[in-house]
Amino acid sequence: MPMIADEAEAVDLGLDWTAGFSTLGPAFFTELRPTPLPEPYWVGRSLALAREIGLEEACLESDDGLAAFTGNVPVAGTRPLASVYSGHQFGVWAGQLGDGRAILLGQTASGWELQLKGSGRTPYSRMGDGRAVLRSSIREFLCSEAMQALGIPTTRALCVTGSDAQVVREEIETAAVVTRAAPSFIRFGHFEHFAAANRLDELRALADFVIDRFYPACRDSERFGGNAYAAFLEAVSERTAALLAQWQAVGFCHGVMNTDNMSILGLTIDYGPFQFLDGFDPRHICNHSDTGGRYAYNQQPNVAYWNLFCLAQALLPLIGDQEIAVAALQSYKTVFPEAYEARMRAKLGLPGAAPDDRALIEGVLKLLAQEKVDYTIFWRRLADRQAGGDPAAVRDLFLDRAGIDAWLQSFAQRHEQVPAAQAAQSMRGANPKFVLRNHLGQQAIESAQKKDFSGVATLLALLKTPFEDHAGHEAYAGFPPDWASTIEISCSS
Ligand SMILES: Nc1ncnc2c1ncn2[C@@H]1O[C@H](COP(=O)(O)OP(=O)(O)OP(=O)(O)O)[C@@H](O)[C@H]1O
Ligand SMILES: [Mg+2]
Repeated sequence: MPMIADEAEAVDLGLDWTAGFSTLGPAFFTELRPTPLPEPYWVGRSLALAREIGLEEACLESDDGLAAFTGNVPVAGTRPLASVYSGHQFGVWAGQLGDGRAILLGQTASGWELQLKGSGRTPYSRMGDGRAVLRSSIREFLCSEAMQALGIPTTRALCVTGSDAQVVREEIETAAVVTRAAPSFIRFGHFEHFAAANRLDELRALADFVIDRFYPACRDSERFGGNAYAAFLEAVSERTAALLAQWQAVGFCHGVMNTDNMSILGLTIDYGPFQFLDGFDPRHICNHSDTGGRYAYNQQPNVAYWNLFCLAQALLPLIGDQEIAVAALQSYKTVFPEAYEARMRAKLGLPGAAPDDRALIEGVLKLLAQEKVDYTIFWRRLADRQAGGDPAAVRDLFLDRAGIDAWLQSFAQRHEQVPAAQAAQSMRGANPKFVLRNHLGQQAIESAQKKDFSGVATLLALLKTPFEDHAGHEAYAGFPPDWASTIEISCSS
């Protein structure tokens, strides 16, 4: 186990800490210290998040901050811990898991939990080394902050620090630590853990903790005869449905939607083998370890529902009635399509709903899928066209000119009632120009591996304002190069 550092060397980050997850008691976690890494250096920093957390920007420049966010010195006022959870992985019960390489520093008084991912072994590491590699840490850092800028609920990332310490994966790589932030890192798997062991006191304590802090309205809800746990399950289902609608609309593939990677707050969590679609292929599988395609892009909404069903089973002893538990899941089936359609209408620049909108959406997706047209580029060109840009730019993306012309005509008809300037503006705010494509991340990673971190900073700046034009950075908004399709993203991280 990690050495116990002397409290006297603790670094004060200037944050007020408060007891949060730790109030649940030792059944839920193990207290421990991160394991230091030799000679750390800064790789990436999100000043935007530092400001939100109330952290002095100087902490992201100082040696003390560097040591603290690598896990090399204790942070004054914190009692770090790793939590225990279980989960279903690839549809199969995996038994006990837990934070095998993420250590929770604590919770700030302003409500942010800070966690160091890759900061050493814990009692839940199983065969793992407790480390994360630079490659996957840069991807997680950039995508967390990109998703937030896209308006998609997510865990956040404050910084990445690296070290030349070697980590063995398929190849020898180097270690890094991502400091993540979220109101809570509790997953469906935390509930499954206590339910599977029939530890109902802990299960209830966990549910009460989450309801009181994050879903207080469930206490007063009259839904399900005033059953607060059923109301909670319904609220989680609806947040998850809203999240999935956003993933599908932006073309985000998560890659490992195991129940231990499902946030109880409806946040995107665990950026492993994720990918933003390049060409639109509904059956796209981004995770090379997912040979069966369980987590293919078009499967995600169903998998989320399957995962919610696991959560419902875990909460059943608290809900007390199977029929009520099943009823509490039902709104997923209406909220998801409604939320998805609303997102797609926003991409189409349509302020209100009309009966033919579904056909308009399905029509364009069919055309995009037919020729695997680049998803992000299509939508941005459509927005630019609406703003008076080159009308040929959209057409040129398709070989089936007659097909796209017919669709553009029905699109134009639908827009007859919508003021053009308003539509153009809202479309440019709903269709990002910049997303974290695999090849962009890969280029930043390869530079960072040579100790040039400017690529990480440039990408972060673009991804933080993804709807702006950023003249001079067109290359980051272009088609992926041929080699992009050869990048293999797997669970190895
Ligand atoms: N290198 C590692 N060392 C120790 N445990 C690991 C390692 N990689 C993964 N794990 C553990 O294996 C389980 C599944 O891993 P998964 O890839 O879903 O999560 P993760 O990427 O480590 O973290 P998170 O879900 O917190 O983002 C988790 O319990 C995780 O902590
Ligand atoms: Mg995980």
